[in-house]
Amino acid sequence: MTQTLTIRQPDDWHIHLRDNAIMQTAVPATAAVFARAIAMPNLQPPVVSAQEAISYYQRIKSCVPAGNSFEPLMTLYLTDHTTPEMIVEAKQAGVVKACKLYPANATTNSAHGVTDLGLLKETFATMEEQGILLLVHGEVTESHIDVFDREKEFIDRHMTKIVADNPNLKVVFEHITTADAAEFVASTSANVGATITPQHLMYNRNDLLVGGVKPHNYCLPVLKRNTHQQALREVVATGSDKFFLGTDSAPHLKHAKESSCGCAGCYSAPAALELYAHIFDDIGCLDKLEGFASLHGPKFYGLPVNDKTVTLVRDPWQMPESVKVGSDDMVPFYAGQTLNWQVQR
Ligand SMILES: NC(=O)N[C@@H](CC(=O)O)C(=O)O
Ligand SMILES: [Zn+2]
Ligand SMILES: [Zn+2]
Repeated sequence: MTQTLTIRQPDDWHIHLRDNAIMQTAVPATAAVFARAIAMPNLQPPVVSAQEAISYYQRIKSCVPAGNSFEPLMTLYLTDHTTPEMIVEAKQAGVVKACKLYPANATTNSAHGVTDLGLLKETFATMEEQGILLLVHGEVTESHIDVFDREKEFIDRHMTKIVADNPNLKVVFEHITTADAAEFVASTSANVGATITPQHLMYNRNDLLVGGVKPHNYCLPVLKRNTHQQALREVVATGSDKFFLGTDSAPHLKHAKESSCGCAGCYSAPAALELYAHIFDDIGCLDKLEGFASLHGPKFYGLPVNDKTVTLVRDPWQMPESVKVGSDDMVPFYAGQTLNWQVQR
């Protein structure tokens, strides 16, 4: 049995670092292990311009512990009003790597999201020219579409068209949850990749709904049936470089999760790499962890891989039940449960 595993330092290609008090907790948690992270723009109000992205970049940087060289990679939140000029400005800002497409009202803080993809034709063309990636929350939002079918429906109705209409645009299908999405990405051009979260590899909808509702396993896109979970586990085990690490760590205060209308999002940052190591070990593909966590993402984004390494040790430990945020608490993903791997710190 492997006892230690040294890999190149990983990056997190999809994370919510939030703002204010939560940011002060979330940024050090990620910076402790990851070199870079794609910071999602769904603040209130969202990060829609280069200027706002630069300002958010500086707020994140101010939370990075001294001596740590963690770099947030910034994203703009696409709205119906994102113009080609705004994309050029974002490129010139230097810190912006991608734009995030939230279909209006698909998820947390997405009320300003895009209502009609046709409005963004020129904007996508400019992103393609400027080498700004398109990151997609791929779910339709129509109320008559079943929540478990929203990702597949998005592929059929929108993703296929986005990819066909913009063949040179790099597109990341974020936090994929279905066999359909895994197949779509695997069988589409090299310009289409995907991130996969720990929760969608580890769990299926039984872990959300059987034996009482588990609010801390509730995220969007919602956990699917076990055949979909299995398909995601199989796709990471292939070692395909189209799939890479994106935790979608999405912190919410405990009272907002444990509520009659609980927020979507799993706060996995306190043990993100350990969670993936635990899962890859369970699947029997620890040899594929470095590619997934540290190599495929930089390759897809056209960025260098990190110079440093991190070492994981097989040494079981228990995830704390809660994390303090000022006078509030957050419940981390996998709270109170045992993880088999630890990062040597
Ligand atoms: N994944 C989630 O369940 N929540 C995310 C939003 C998102 O990534 O869709 C959040 O910002 O809370
Ligand atoms: Zn999302
Ligand atoms: Zn997210």
